[in-house]
Amino acid sequence: MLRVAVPNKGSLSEAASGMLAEAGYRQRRDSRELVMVDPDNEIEFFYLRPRDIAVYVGTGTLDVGITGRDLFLDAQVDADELLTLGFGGSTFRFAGPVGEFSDVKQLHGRRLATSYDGLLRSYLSGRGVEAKVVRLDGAVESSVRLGVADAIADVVETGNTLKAAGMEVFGEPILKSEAVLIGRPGEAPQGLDVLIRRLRGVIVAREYVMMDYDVRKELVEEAAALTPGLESPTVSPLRDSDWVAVRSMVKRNQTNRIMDELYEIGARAILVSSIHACRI
Ligand SMILES: Nc1ncnc2c1ncn2[C@@H]1O[C@H](COP(=O)(O)OP(=O)(O)OP(=O)(O)O)[C@@H](O)[C@H]1O
Ligand SMILES: O=P(O)(O)OC[C@H]1O[C@H](OP(=O)(O)OP(=O)(O)O)[C@H](O)[C@@H]1O
Ligand SMILES: [Mg+2]
Repeated sequence: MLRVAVPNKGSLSEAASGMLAEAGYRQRRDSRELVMVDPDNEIEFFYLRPRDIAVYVGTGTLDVGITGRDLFLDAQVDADELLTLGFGGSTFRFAGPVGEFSDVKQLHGRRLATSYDGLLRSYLSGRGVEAKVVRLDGAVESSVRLGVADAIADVVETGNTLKAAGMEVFGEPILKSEAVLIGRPGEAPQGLDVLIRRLRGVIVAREYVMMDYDVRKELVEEAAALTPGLESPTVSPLRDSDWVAVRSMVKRNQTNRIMDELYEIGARAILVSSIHACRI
């Protein structure tokens, strides 16, 4: 059985389980369940804290796991990113009281609070900045006001938490993070190829739509250039031999622009439908 670690709580938990369910795997119904066996798919899911998942995978206790890139890099374990999953996006950044800092170099000799001390230390040492790192478990934004730090390095999504604490980001982003599938380097465990293919199928089904339209035969090259698809669009004959039907996958966020452009060149009966599932 393939042994997979899944976040049990926090920002990544629901989306991770949702993605696995969409990929056809059995997922727990009760958030207190710790293990879930899916015998039909020969896979076993272990619900763990996302911060700990890197440790279980890094030591080889579990085969693969879903966690945040920031948490994975912070743990500094021997594992690789196998797949980016397209949810749980955030940026890891420096922040300080409004107007006080503008550059990372100003952090020299200062106190920095964070929940990601591994990530922060390696970033600072890579830039030759010597600062005192104060490791906190959460609510890091309060540390400056309460006097244990001069600035922070933390996860920023909307920026609302920082604003409420009277702080602003400064310097370049330290890291762009999202949910990732991690695994051990070396030979892939049995069943991992199927898991990755299924997850890719979910990602593509979410990211793309299917577009159908009719176009005059002489315009098919021009139209196909707008909808090249993943490999090549399907072109089928119509009863009226002057026209053809074209079918192609299109990025969901470009749907309306492409429909407008197709219409402009003379395509008609442009239909868009969702992709329920796929294998690419
Ligand atoms: N708004 C957000 N707040 C916190 N983490 C986020 C956010 N958006 C995405 N993430 C990602 O979620 C992961 C943090 O997981 P974690 O379990 O710590 O979630 P959490 O929401 O902070 O839960 P908790 O604070 O209860 O432990 C990181 O990879 C982080 O980048
Ligand atoms: O930019 P925003 O959208 O405001 O989100 C970022 C905030 O969310 C997270 O906190 P979380 O709710 O996980 O609490 P914690 O600090 O106790 O982990 C993170 O640590 C930031 O504080
Ligand atoms: Mg948190």
